[in-house]
Amino acid sequence: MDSDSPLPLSDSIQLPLINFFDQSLTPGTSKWDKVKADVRKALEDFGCFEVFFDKVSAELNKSVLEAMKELFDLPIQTKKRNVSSKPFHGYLCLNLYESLAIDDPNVAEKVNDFTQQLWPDHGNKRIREVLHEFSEKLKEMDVMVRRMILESFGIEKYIEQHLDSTNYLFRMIKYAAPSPDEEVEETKLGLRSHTDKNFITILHQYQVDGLEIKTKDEKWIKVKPTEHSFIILVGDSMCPILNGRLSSPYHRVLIPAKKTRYTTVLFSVPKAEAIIDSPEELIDEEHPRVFRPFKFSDFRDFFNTEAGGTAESALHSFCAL
Ligand SMILES: O=C(O)CCC(=O)C(=O)O
Ligand SMILES: [Fe+2]
Repeated sequence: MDSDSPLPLSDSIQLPLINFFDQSLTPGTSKWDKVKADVRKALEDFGCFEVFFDKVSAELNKSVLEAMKELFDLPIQTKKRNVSSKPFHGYLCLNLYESLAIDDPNVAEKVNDFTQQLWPDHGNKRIREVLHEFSEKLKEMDVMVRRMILESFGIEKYIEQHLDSTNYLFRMIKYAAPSPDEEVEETKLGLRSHTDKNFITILHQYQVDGLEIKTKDEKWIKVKPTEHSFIILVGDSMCPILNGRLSSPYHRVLIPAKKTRYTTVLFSVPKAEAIIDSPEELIDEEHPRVFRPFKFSDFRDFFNTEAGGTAESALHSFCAL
């Protein structure tokens, strides 16, 4: 795991901001190709970017925040009923960090299972519908981004197979305010520096900033998305698919004093049995193979070990050639 030792903090660098006005964004159009080129450039430079996506309305964002507050206000014993058969896919709580998770939130019955775990008598229809609608919209964004990535590297013929190899995980996170009653103005580490292990991450923070991204030249930049934008990040599993042409950015969360921070995250995650490999189109003399092929569950098992959890890069320790 990368350290959280002090690095220069740059206020002058900003993440690229890309408009995904969905009505006019259809594959094959010139608009699509322009946005695709911007996405590729942003991902090559930073491994992430900020995006405006007009399909998620301000009202839907507000309903999700209200749903989250209601969920986190439940008694801890209730929240602990949010369990999953997959490792680290249920309720988590560590210091200031607390999170609830839904497997495959794009499937209505799965969201139903989640709300039934918490409210066995009535299943909370309102919250179930809000979370399902939100996840479906984020899934559309994820599919657009991955289609653009594969097209821009000339491997679009694998898109259906690639999308079929994916599950989704939706996580709602609460970072409790550091020193809520004290006078001290101290930020606290909410989430240590890490790279995500999945394909693509779509993150939304509600009003309180805190996300920081490490640039290639080792500077932390504070991300300040608007109320209506999302942050898209490349995860480790995308890197071998592109034979190392993109890298997953290190990121962390610092929570400002006296402020409770809420975020939502949609992860597109390879299915356990998915084989992560570089297609032959991206391997040649100039671009020799960077990673050996692997089964995603083997990588997942590795990063859940002590060695994987403490490695500078679990991906490189696991499969770099
Ligand atoms: O809450 C955030 O802003 C970041 C969350 C994150 O990086 C993660 O869950 O992997
Ligand atoms: Fe992350």
